Amino acid sequence: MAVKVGLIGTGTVGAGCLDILRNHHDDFAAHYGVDLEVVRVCSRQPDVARAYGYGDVFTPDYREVVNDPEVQLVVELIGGTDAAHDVVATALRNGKAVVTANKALMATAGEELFSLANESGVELAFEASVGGGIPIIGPLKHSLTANGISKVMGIVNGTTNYMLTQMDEHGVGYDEALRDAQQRGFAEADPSADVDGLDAAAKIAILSSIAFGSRVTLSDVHAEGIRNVSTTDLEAARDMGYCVKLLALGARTPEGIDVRVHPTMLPLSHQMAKVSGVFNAIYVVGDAVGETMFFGEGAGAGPAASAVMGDVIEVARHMVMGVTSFVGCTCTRSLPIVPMDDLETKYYIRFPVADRPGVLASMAGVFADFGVSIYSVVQRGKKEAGSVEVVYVTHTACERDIRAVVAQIASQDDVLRGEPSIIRVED
Ligand SMILES: NC(=O)c1ccc[n+]([C@@H]2O[C@H](COP(=O)([O-])OP(=O)(O)OC[C@H]3O[C@@H](n4cnc5c(N)ncnc54)[C@H](O)[C@@H]3O)[C@@H](O)[C@H]2O)c1
Ligand SMILES: N[C@@H](CCO)C(=O)O
Ligand code: NA
Repeated sequence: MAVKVGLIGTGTVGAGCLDILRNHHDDFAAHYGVDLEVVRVCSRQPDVARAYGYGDVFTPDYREVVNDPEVQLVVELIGGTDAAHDVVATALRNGKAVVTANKALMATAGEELFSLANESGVELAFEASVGGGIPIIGPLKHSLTANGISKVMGIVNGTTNYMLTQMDEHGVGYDEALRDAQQRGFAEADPSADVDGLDAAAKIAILSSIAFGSRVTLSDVHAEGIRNVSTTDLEAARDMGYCVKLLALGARTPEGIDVRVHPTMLPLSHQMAKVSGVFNAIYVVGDAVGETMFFGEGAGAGPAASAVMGDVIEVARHMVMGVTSFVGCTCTRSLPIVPMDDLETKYYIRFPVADRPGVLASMAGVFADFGVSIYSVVQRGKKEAGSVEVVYVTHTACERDIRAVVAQIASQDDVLRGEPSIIRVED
């Protein structure tokens, strides 16, 4: 049976979907009884639609797709939260099922969009929004539902994982690693969503909402990126048996949901430490299943389109069967977000400081004043005349106290020679 699809966006992911359709359309019909018929294509590039043979059904105006009575299923692949919000909300209001890859939209307007889907009795699917081609939304909503999930931990941004891997393995600095990532097409010309941790924050908001059954939005996530991570940090970490990853973490604690994105030191023996380059991985701990890990390519035309088209086939199959059986919103709890200040963990702190007598002693005094116990302190190589890097690792301490220590040291006359780097340690 034919299911009529309107595709909005023919960039990297949209074109990837058209490739998959060209290669596998007949398999979908044979195996799942789903004859996907693309009846409208919209983007700002008519040439792409023409190249795939959809010139006749092309429109540059998405309203002509979401308001077309013939379209049953809208695939939103334009990104962002402005036009994309109008696309998804209008399509749902008009009784059309929606498949999207848009993490920014789902992490900010998920609740509203699920309500619209429920009101219209249609499905809203978004597997590609986290981990690209890696199945993770599906497993959390289906195969792992028998569990109480205590922790979700992801390397969910390929650009920054590639950069950190280059910095770690080849000793290149942040700027060179970024240029390399941009030249290879991983990082955008404006890389801030990746390097400042916002892309990962949207993804962990989505995963935490599903894992813990309580709505987490982008603004709930404390996000720090990798701009301040230096090769000195990576070398120091390695010497201690750790690597540094931009981790997105969500954990269920007695106080609520602890959700954050920041550079994190992980023991080299941890499974996630082996995830390098542009690869992504998501590690999930459930009370029945124990530890599980999902690994693969988080970005790119093929991986992202794989997840989008998997959703399209599933939703279309339900339409053919005449059912609405997708697991919709599961946020039935209303758990508080644990304030970042209350976090208790171990910390690595690197201070670029003046190389003169008394500096170390005065810094040690500040740690003592705030009750922070030091596990180790190492002075690493002379970077430039008159300045050294001093690296502390603490025992478990409270974020609030660590911030106070750093602020107090920064306020001392003529001590700091650059921005301190704080990396939380996950054992
Ligand atoms: N690229 C990836 O690897 C990847 C992976 C996972 C998820 N995603 C998500 O998929 C979505 C699409 O990403 P992409 O990389 O394909 O983007 P892209 O920039 O390559 O393509 C965007 C497409 O949308 C069209 N478009 C933009 N605004 C429009 C408007 N107002 N009206 C009509 N068309 C419009 C553009 O013409 C283009 O065809 C985003 O939400 C992104 O976060 C991307
Ligand atoms: N910019 C993302 C890909 C899209 O989710 C990344 O580097 O992983
Ligand atoms: Na996915």
